[in-house]
Amino acid sequence: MRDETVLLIDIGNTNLKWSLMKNGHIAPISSQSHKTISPEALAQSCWGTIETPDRTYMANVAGEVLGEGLSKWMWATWTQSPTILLAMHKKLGVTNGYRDPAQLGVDRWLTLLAVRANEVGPVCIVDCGTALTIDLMTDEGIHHGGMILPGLNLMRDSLLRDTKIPRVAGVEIESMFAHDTAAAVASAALHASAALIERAMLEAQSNHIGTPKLILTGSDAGAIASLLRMPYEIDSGLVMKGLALFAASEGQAE
Ligand SMILES: Nc1ncnc2c1ncn2[C@@H]1O[C@H](COP(=O)(O)OP(=O)(O)OP(=O)(O)O)[C@@H](O)[C@H]1O
Ligand SMILES: CC(C)(CO)[C@@H](O)C(=O)NCCC(=O)O
Ligand SMILES: [K+]
Repeated sequence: MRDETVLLIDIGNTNLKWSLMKNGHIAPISSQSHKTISPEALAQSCWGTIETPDRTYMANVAGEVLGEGLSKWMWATWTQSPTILLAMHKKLGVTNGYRDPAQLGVDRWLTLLAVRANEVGPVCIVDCGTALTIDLMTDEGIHHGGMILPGLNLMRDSLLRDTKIPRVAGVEIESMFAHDTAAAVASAALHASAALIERAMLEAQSNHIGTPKLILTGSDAGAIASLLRMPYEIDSGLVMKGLALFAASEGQAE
């Protein structure tokens, strides 16, 4: 096998996550907010000191301005352009359930590819990031469709925007029914997320998909999962795993 370095980039709505893959092994994931920094400064801060990668794969749901800014920096610095990934109709045993396959967020698509590589049965994949997405996939690798809900912070932010409720950081909830404002807001966001996941699992059964294996990813996965009244697994970095799989599949084709 060639000793090549592949740069994998997962740009979510809040954070840019990246890792270097060498000989099929992914290094620990680095994460940095892209909210208050120019694309050029962000690229310099993330990759200013790394060796020039052989290939770069970028999955970006945060918009073209950021993606193009990062690509421009790569061209100026490495005379190289990244491969920009989009969701496809079919790949690596997964069939996209969207009428327009490219409309499905590429991060969601990559979680489907990552899970399909390890699971043969039906799965329910929940990505708990800026948004919370729930996607169902049958035992044949057919994406049954999905749902998009605001993530925990967005639920709270929308409430605080249009009410006089004050912002409180680092809230712990003790019970579903809370005894102060901050806990009441936090409890509702957590339980709304958990309840929707449980409902998705019930719906899968009534749609004759079977009992899917429930897999959570994203930085709020632990907080939401702790409220679930059913078995689950947490697999952090599913999007990055999907990126690695995709990059490896292209490497073999060369
Ligand atoms: N630096 C940060 N500033 C504010 N919120 C953050 C930050 N990092 C993570 N979060 C919160 O953590 C959750 C998302 O983290 P995660 O790293 O899974 O995804 P993300 O890149 O923020 O979003 P996406 O879902 O678009 O990938 C959200 O609730 C988000 O608001
Ligand atoms: C839903 C999010 C924001 C989750 O990160 C992202 O996957 C996205 O922007 N998707 C495009 C819309 C869709 O997936 O239907
Ligand atoms: K994500």
